[in-house]
Amino acid sequence: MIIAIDGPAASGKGTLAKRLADHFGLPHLDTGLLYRAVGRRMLDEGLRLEDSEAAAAIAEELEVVDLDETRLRGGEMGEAASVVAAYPKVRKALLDLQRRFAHQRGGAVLDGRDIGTVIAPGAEAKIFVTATPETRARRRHEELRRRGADLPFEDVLADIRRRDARDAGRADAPLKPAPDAQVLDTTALDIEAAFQAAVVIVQRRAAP
Ligand SMILES: Nc1ncnc2c1ncn2[C@@H]1O[C@H](COP(=O)(O)OP(=O)(O)OP(=O)(O)O)[C@@H](O)[C@H]1O
Ligand SMILES: Nc1ccn([C@@H]2O[C@H](COP(=O)(O)O)[C@@H](O)[C@H]2O)c(=O)n1
Repeated sequence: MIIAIDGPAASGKGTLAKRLADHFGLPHLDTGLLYRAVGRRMLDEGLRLEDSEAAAAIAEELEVVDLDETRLRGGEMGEAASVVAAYPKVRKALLDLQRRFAHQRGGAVLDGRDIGTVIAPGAEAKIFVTATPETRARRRHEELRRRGADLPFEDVLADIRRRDARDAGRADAPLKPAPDAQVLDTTALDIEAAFQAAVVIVQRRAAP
């Protein structure tokens, strides 16, 4: 079974995807880490993020084992990721890797922006997770504060709005719900309630 989880920045995709993967005994891929890894290498190597050819060359070499999550989290990497993610050659270079992951062990949970629309259009279950920008910013702000990064709330909100606009506005694989995705708005749901709602969606979709 393939479960596709999409949604805007800090909507809780990763949290839900991990819990669903544990629950259903499936491997999980946070596809945002792939774009973050490309952005990270561009910055590490002193390359300009506008250099789409260099970004594509880095994407072509990337493997799932290269994804060291601790070095890829954080606002700067999210911003760099969303710049390189708009380049069609970067997306093309990462397509097969994601599809292989989805199918290699008979199924998986993938979370990102284009899983239900492009990477796994035939996924058995598709959930588009969302919440208001203010709610997402409040959760991310609290997460950053716990990790010792005390940014102003307004900066976190601005980052989320900027990334959402870029992700939804690009021509190639824009952020949007697949026509057959179930939208899950978690604005008024805590993590447990969102997880329970997601399990019900998957069970209904996978065994109608
Ligand atoms: N339903 C919820 N209620 C309260 N907090 C939540 C909920 N879902 C997720 N969170 C918290 O919100 C923050 C963002 O969640 P998460 O990292 O899963 O989002 P994401 O969509 O994967 O983010 P990104 O787009 O940056 O990859 C985390 O601190 C998480 O614990
Ligand atoms: N399937 C995906 C996943 C991510 N992106 C881009 O990467 C950025 C970072 O993603 P996070 O989920 O880690 O926040 C994101 O803003 C997108 O630009 C993507 O395009 N497609």
